[in-house]
Amino acid sequence: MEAPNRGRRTLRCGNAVPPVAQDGEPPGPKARPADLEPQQCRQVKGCGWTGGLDWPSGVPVGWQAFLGRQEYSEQRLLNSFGNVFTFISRDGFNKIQILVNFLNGENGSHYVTIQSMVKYELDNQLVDLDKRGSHPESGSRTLLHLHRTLRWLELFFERLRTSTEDSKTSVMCTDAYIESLSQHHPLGIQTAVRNTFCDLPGRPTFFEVMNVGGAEKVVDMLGDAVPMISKVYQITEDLYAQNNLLALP
Ligand SMILES: CCCCCCCC/C=C\CCCCCCCC(=O)N[C@@H](COP(=O)(O)O)[C@H](O)/C=C/CCCCCCCCCCCCC
Repeated sequence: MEAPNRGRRTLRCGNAVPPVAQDGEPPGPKARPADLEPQQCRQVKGCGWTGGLDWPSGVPVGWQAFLGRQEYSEQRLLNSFGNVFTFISRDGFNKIQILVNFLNGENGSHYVTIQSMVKYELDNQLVDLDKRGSHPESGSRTLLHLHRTLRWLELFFERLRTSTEDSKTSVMCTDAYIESLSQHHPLGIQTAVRNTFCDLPGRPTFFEVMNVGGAEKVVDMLGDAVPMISKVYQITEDLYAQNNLLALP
């Protein structure tokens, strides 16, 4: 279960970055198209997010589709929105890398599914449950952060799917953030993240960067993706709730 919504507010871009212009296009560098290849879109749609939770071959691939592979930094979708997104994508990379390292490590067989990972780490006291201690980067804790981000993504995509031409991506993104992930972030991070969202391009450019096709195709793609994201989110949420892992430090 998510924490109760604390102070849902309308977007106020901070002073640190210029405000989004009237037409929805922020000042500064334009996003480049074609950062999310059709193949990657298929991965996002079908990246194992079907309930099987074979996450090493699914979830990290899905996240990589958004983030681009680390070695090709110029291809990162987020970076196409400007360098200010680097601090967000870096954290995403680091967390995916932690999971991939577990999978490739000597105990990798325990990390093949989310369920087996949670069981293995709990059975072997490999998770810091109450306060940060000797396992600050357990698989369970790392995945929890990506899981919370998935909720943001679900909310953002649903807003994007039902948006109109004059909707602002920065507002949709921020509202989704306030409703989900922000509740787990300290104030300093919240401010930085919200300021960063002000740099997002307007809806037309954003759709172009997604490289799915016209607006209708984007809406179709999102219509397929959102239920899959919801399903994976719910399965993970239930597993973590059953094991009292939703508030890991
Ligand atoms: C085609 C559609 C475009 C949308 C694609 C968006 C894909 C988003 C992909 C990756 C996001 C990066 C994942 C970030 C994970 C954040 C986990 C987290 O909460 N980490 C915090 C705790 O870390 P520890 O240090 O304690 O281990 C950390 O403090 C937070 C850092 C800042 C992260 C802010 C996350 C904001 C999430 C939304 C990113 C979306 C970017 C907007 C693009 C439209």
